Amino acid sequence: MTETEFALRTDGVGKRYRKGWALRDCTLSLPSGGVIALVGPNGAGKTTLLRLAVGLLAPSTGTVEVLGHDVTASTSQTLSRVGFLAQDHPLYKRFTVAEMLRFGQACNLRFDKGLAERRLAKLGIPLDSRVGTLSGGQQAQVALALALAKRPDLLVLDEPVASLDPLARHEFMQVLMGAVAEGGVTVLFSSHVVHELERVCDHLVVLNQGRVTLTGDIDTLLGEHRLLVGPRTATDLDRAGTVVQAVHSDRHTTVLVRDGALPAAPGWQAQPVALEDLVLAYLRRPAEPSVAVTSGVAV
Ligand SMILES: Nc1ncnc2c1ncn2[C@@H]1O[C@H](COP(=O)(O)OP(=O)(O)OP(=O)(O)O)[C@@H](O)[C@H]1O
Repeated sequence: MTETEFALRTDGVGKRYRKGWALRDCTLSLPSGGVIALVGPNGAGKTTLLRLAVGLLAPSTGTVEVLGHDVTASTSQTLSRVGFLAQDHPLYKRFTVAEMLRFGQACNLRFDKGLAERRLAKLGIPLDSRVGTLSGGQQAQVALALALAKRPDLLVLDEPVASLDPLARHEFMQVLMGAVAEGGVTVLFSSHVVHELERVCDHLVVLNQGRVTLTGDIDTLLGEHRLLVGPRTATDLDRAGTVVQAVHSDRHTTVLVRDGALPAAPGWQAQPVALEDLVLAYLRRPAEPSVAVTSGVAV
């Protein structure tokens, strides 16, 4: 891949606030042209990473490249190609939707007001409504229409659906995926919601306690990981590759492995792993690098 085929690259990135490190040793290469999910629990460092990606924060260590350019040295021209939707969709509540669109147009060189108007008309959101009188789901849609009207090459969204009910969440993701399908925009979004990721994402980053514990193309990651199920007493897991997680019941052991072959002992079966289970297994692991990767049998 050439430089510009990566929407975002980070190399050894760390961010230290006064209280301590929010992000440590973060090295990522995220490809252009798809949907990337950034997943992690509260306080994992997701917002910090996204704010570094859009140039709102400077790294304490390492480098951040967005659309092939070092973000700390980026010109307004590069940053105008990046859209950012912060948590809670900040909008001026007293403005009408039309006024919000005029404001967006005044602030952005490449703003396509007609595109935003068409999107909102499709969703039945009146332009003369005051933003504060709209439902949470409608406000999220207005914020998304504004962000998309900027016609960004990279759109970064910080937990865009966290405050929405399941229906509004579904509608929001549908509009977002529609925009991706129309082409040209790479989407990077953070989320706590893991069960819908497989349907909407191409690439995954799992962040835990400020460290990247898993990253890659989702189909590749699912192909590399397997669940091995066998008798509880078995100890012969030498061929099992990297053990991500082992769960024991009275009679059985279930082991999630990466790049592992079936143990030679009788009674073992391999099963595919669902994306949600894969993510949860990585979130349950300690994030310290010294214990993050264990080869052989986990106890
Ligand atoms: N401006 C700040 N000043 C000091 N500490 C901060 C600041 N912003 C974040 N932190 C700390 O950095 C760590 C990571 O926070 P961050 O908001 O990036 O995590 P997050 O994964 O987005 O969390 P959440 O899901 O709760 O939004 C937390 O311990 C947080 O308290």
